Amino acid sequence: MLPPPIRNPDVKYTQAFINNEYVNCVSGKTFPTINPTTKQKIADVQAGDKADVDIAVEAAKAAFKIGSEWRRMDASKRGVLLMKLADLIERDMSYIASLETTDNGKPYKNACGDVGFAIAIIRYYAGWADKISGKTIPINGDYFCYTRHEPVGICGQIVPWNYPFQLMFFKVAAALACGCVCVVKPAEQTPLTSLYAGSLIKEAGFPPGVVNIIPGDGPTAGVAITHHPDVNKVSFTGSTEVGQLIMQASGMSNLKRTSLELGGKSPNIVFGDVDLDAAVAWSHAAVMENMGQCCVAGTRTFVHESIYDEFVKKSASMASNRVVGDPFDETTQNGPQIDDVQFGKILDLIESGKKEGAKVECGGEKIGDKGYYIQPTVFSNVQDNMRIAKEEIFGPVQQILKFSDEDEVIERANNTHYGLGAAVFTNDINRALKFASSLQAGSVWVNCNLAVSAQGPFGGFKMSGMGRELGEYGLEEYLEVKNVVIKIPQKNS
Ligand SMILES: NC(=O)c1ccc[n+]([C@@H]2O[C@H](COP(=O)([O-])OP(=O)(O)OC[C@H]3O[C@@H](n4cnc5c(N)ncnc54)[C@H](O)[C@@H]3O)[C@@H](O)[C@H]2O)c1
Repeated sequence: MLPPPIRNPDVKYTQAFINNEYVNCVSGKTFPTINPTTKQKIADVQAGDKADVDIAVEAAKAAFKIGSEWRRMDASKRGVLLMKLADLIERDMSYIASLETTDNGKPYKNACGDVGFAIAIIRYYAGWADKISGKTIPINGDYFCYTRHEPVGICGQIVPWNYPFQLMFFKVAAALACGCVCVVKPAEQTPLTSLYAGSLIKEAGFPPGVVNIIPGDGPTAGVAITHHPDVNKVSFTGSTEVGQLIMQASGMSNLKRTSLELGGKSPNIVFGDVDLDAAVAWSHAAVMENMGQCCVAGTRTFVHESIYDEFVKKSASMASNRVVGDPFDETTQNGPQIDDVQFGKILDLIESGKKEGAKVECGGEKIGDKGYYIQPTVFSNVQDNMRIAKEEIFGPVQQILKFSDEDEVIERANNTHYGLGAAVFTNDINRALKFASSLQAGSVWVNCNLAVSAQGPFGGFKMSGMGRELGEYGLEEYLEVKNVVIKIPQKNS
């Protein structure tokens, strides 16, 4: 049972969060955050820039100083603080989810799911805090050699707008478990739940400066983080284009470590030997969830020719029956898209699909003028060279392509510079294993989709990024490995 939503939740925090206090930004400038359901302003938020990032980095540096409260804290206590934070988030779930729905437009029940996932991730990493250890290594000679896994230091964490609260904790929970300190920049479209999280971080008992949150734009606050000479690590989720800028910034500044979780154009391959209704439903969810604003969305649906026509018919029927409307309504499955930029981009790609000869089976238009609503859309007769088959749409738009042969579809599925997710639906175990090893993607799902968990790694091949978040692999992003060698005195030497 979900906690009841709060329509029009109060906005409690709009200032930057530095040293456990909410403060105005140096310039005093603000930017509006917009409710995408109504296109109305929700609040004016402080607009962070370089000066604010500098202050936040100084706060983080002080918190990370050798001998500070945070550096001297037992690792198990870090775990206790993370557990406390998870409990506080759970206590406030309905408020946080309601604020997310207002700022982002996602259905309230999905926002609760996101908050629940953040809680699971924080609890998972809380358990790791005192289990991060190095090795002893039998090196040649009279030496004792061991490794220490040390926190990488000051972590800039740049978060997108599609899963604002949840993605903040993909990054922050792992960093804190490792003993790092954070400067978080939420997306300019959705700063409100991240800012609220600051108050809970303080209430949980994290020392000042351990987590700092600077709202603001990418080219101002974001760039200041990625170019900062004292930031040791940047972890970013967002577009591939900005991912490339972040790598450049690292090279031009201090070679800060980077982990990037970028775009995708994930293949979703359906063979004729499956439960058709189940495969249609999974494939539909893979592209329509979160209004299609999902980096691993399975947008290239490859369907075997033996079931193609029926699959298209059932998919179109499912998409036309998808309930689009007020995200606070219990029955709503899709709310609005995030903003006018994304709205325009999606409609432009839909038009390109029509012009290039794909067939609109359902949808294909915007809905009304009140919010950024787009009809769930299904295209059939999609060819690999069409823009809708190549570009990330980030909207509720499914492309259904036909295939006839296993090797052909593997080649077509891999023929993209992305490599985030891939799914295959088949009841043939040998085929499933062949696809699991042949598909070039950071996650391969068999007979399911979007199965992301706190315990398993998440990330991309090729231009979908580098590094992994979540699971034990996610810890590696926040640790340096130090090799220590001690000469062992010998009796006769
Ligand atoms: N991988 C994902 O989960 C994800 C999330 C959001 C958007 N996207 C993709 O990106 C496209 C564009 O969306 P967008 O413009 O909001 O994404 P974006 O990459 O511009 O924004 C993501 C985050 O990066 C920040 N940012 C932007 N420019 C920056 C810079 N130069 N330096 C540092 N930080 C910077 C933004 O402020 C935001 O916090 C979408 O259509 C979608 O294809 C992917």
